[in-house]
Order: sequence, then structure tokens, then C-alpha cells
Amino acid sequence: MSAGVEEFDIVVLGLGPGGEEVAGRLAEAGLAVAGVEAGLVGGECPYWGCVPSKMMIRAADLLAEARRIPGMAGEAAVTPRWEPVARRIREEATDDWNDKVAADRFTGKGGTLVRGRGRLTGPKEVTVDGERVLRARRGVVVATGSQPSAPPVPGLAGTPFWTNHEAIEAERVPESLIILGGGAIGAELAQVFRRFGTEVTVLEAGERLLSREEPEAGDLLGKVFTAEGITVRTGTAATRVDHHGAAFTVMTENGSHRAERLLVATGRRSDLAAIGVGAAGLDESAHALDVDERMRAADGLWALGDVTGKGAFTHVSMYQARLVIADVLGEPAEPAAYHALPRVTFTDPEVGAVGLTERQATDQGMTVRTAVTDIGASARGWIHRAEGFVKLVAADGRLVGATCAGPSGGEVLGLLTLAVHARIPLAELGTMIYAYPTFHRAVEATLRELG
Ligand SMILES: Cc1cc2nc3c(=O)[nH]c(=O)nc-3n(C[C@H](O)[C@H](O)[C@H](O)COP(=O)(O)OP(=O)(O)OC[C@H]3O[C@@H](n4cnc5c(N)ncnc54)[C@H](O)[C@@H]3O)c2cc1C
Ligand SMILES: NC(=O)c1ccc[n+]([C@@H]2O[C@H](COP(=O)([O-])OP(=O)(O)OC[C@H]3O[C@@H](n4cnc5c(N)ncnc54)[C@H](O)[C@@H]3O)[C@@H](O)[C@H]2O)c1
Repeated sequence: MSAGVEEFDIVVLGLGPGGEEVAGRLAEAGLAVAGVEAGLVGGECPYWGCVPSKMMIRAADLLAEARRIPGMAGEAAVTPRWEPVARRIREEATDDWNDKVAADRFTGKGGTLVRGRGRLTGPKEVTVDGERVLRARRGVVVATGSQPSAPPVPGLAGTPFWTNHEAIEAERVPESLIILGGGAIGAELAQVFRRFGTEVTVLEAGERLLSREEPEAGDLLGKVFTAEGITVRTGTAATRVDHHGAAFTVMTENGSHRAERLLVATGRRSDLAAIGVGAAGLDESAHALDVDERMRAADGLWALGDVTGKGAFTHVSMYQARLVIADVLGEPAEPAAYHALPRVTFTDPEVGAVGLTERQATDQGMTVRTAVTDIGASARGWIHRAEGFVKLVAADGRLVGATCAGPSGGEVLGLLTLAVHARIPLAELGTMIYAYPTFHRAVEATLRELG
């Protein structure tokens, strides 16, 4: 070992869900592993993402369910209080944004935790905070995730707008909130804050909410949100933002909106230049780190998670982590495949989707057949007074995509994910017995519609 240079078998840059998994498992396998983390070990998901947001959603859904009592089960007076939500997030989810448990878990497996911001300074070399040089005999795993991306709206930069961090850390709900972006984050948090009493306005530049999903999903959420008192403006881009005193003003082509808080949820980006991927011969201006089916980005360089651009979801990061671990250890593993990528937006109704949308399938030149049925028309949906739908997209006698919006839509999605993943013939799916009266029975009705 040369002076000032520390040598390891593997250096993992970024310890989000995928990076932590790779670093821990490889350390357990006996490799010398350094894990470099600039923030909290565990990354976005447990501290500012999936887990605390789903805790908020659980609370908001309880309120909504109680509000459904009149007309079905008696009377209910619901008084929302944010304090238990904020406390659960602080105490149960994030340990007050302290990662000691996760850090100890990694070092307990034999890994070396290096706190600081790392940057590739050679094909198999990472320099942390400009001074500590870590060399990796086998290679580097880049797992640096993504950061919120604010649009270049005049006036926005420099204002105290919220990203998901401030929204998750909120100790009280604002009186009023404008959300820029009606994607996964915007839609989930709009409903949470509305159900706790905030006046919420969602400004979405695209044609509808959840623009990445089937149009039926965005239309349904638009209708439900409006009925809940959320102001939804689609096809609306902000042209200017001002912040004076205690209020934000967001100007659009069709008028202006004022609120106490502004949440920017217009997507996320990975800054490849900041990670220094040019030192490994890669394009720093690219959108994402391009990886092959074994998660290799270059010789001695693997990448996983949001930074690969294959889907900004924890389950993608964990799936890719498994493939990286297998490749490093020389164990057999299937090549990466994303044809049955599932995603769930945890709104109410919950939107579960897998594989291709109708539009994506058509754009890929497939001859598709689709069918949509109303969950409210199914026995369970009618009993529950539920709203939602199942949409199936089929090509060559198999499902290539499906969406299930409704109560537990993400759970019903399990069977559809299996069908798309295993390419089960439609004829086979049609012979299955679907329990009565379940929400997933709507899948059978939709298959019948498909013919
Ligand atoms: C509000 C919200 C809700 C979400 N809900 C869900 C959900 O319900 N389900 C789901 O599947 N996904 C959800 N996601 C997405 C999910 O959180 C991410 O896809 C996931 O965390 C990505 O994991 P990752 O391994 O790529 O790394 P990340 O979690 O992004 O972590 C990367 C880590 O790398 C560190 N890092 C970055 N650069 C450096 C550097 N140069 N040096 C050292 N360390 C560095 C960062 O500090 C960070 O800790 C949500 C996201 C948000 C924001
Ligand atoms: N339940 C989940 O799994 C979950 C929840 C939250 C986030 N996530 C992940 O995090 C990612 C980031 O979430 P997100 O909601 O920030 O991004 P997103 O890409 O899902 O949605 C961003 C939305 O903002 C809109 N937009 C872009 N620029 C705009 C502008 N200037 N004005 C108004 N609208 C604008 C886009 O049209 C899009 O609809 C998601 O794509 C998802 O992968 C997942």
C-alpha cells in the first residue's frame, strides 16, 4: 500500500438501499469493502422517501376511511392531528435522522465506513472530500442515487421552497401548499396534506397527473383529488415564482396561485459530473450511467439504483444490487430484465402498474389489444363503494403491461406482475379460479373483455 492510499477489494460509492446491500453482502462474503457515504447510511428511502412518506399516507388513509363511515356505518367525527405522524417519522422511521443503527450494521459485517463525499479519480479509485484516496482492486460500485431537480423557473432559485426532505421533516402541516409536479411524489403528498387540512394546489405541466402511467390513472386521480378539495391544474407550467414574507406566489399562463409553502416535485436527476465518471472514461453529461445486463458500466465499474435510469424505485435498486453481488462474486445470475417492472403510487385509490403502458407498447411497434373494466362494477368494489379500474395491455397472446387502480391496487398488482414477468399465456390466465368477492377478481373480468 502506498502512503496516503487505502486499498480495498471493492469501494461502494453511496450507501442507499442498493449500495448498502452490496457493501454489506460483499463484506460478509469476506471481501475488503469500503462504503463511502456523504449523508445517511440507508439513503433516501428510509429517511426522506418510501418509508416516512408511506407512514404519512397510512395516517391520511385512516382519516379518509373514517370519513367514509357516514352512510355506511354510522357517524364519525374526525379531528386530524399531525403531531403523531411527525413523531412516528422522527422516532420510528428515521431515529431522528440518525443512521447509527445502519452504520453499525455495515461495520458489524466487517465493512469500512468512510464518511464524506466521494468522486472517481481513476478507473478504480475514489477520492473522498478531496483528500482520502481509496483504491479498489476489483472495482467501484456507483450507487449515488438521485437528487430533486428543480425546473429553471425565474425566481424559484433562492426561495425557501420544499423538496421531499422538508415535506417529510414537517413538524406541522402548512395552511396552504402549492405542489409543482403531479407525478408520484406530488400526487402522494398532495393527498396526505389535503387530508390533514391543508389547502393544496397541484400544478402539473403535462396533460394529466401521473403522466408516466396510463391516462386512465391520471384521469381517475384528477377526479378523486378534485372531489377531495385539491385544486388540480394540468397543462400548467409555472412562469415565475416569488416569495415575500410568509407566502409564495406562483405565476402561470392562466393566472397566479398563492400559498404558505411550495413543494417542488418535478422529477429527480443524477449529477454524473459530480461523481467524476469521466475518470472512468464515461460521459459526464449523460442522463444516467449506462449499464449492461450484469450492471457493468465500464471495466471495474458497476452501477445500480436511480443513477442507472432504469426506474427510480427501491425495488429496482435492490434487484440490481443482487446482480452486482452475483457478478462480483462470480455467482450465476440471470441477466437484468425490466419487462415486468412494477411500480405503485400509494394514493387512494392506489395505482399499481407493471410493464408497458398501451402507448409504450404501441410505440415499440407491437400490435396490442387492451381492455379496461371498472372496479366499482365488481362485487367487492360495489360493496366498498370503491373507485378504480383494471387495464390490461396484451400482445401476441400475453400481457405486456397492466394497471390496477383501486383499494390495495399495489397488492392486486402482484398477480399481474407474475403474469407479465413469466409471460403467462392469456389462455392460461383465463383458466384460473379468482376468489369471490375480491378486488383481484376484476382481473378476470378484464381478461374476458380482452376476449
Ligand atoms: C418522497 C419519495 C417517496 C418514495 N417512495 C418510494 C416508494 O414508495 N417505493 C419505491 O420503490 N421507491 C420510492 N422512492 C424512490 C426511492 O427512494 C429511490 O428509488 C431509492 O432510494 C434509490 O436508491 P439508490 O440505491 O439509488 O440510492 P439513494 O437512496 O438515492 O441513496 C444514494 C446515497 O448516495 C449518497 N451519495 C450521493 N453522492 C455521493 C457521493 N458523491 N459520495 C458519497 N455518497 C454519495 C447519498 O447521500 C445517498 O445516501 C421514493 C422517493 C421519494 C423522494
Ligand atoms: N410510490 C413510489 O414508488 C414513489 C413515490 C415517490 C417517488 N418515487 C420515485 O421518485 C421519482 C421522482 O418523483 P417525482 O414525483 O419528483 O417525479 P416524476 O417524474 O414522477 O413526476 C414529475 C412530474 O412533474 C412534472 N413536471 C416537470 N416539470 C414541471 C414543471 N416545470 N412544472 C410543473 N410540472 C412539471 C412532470 O410532467 C411529471 O408529471 C419518481 O419518478 C419515482 O420513480 C416513487
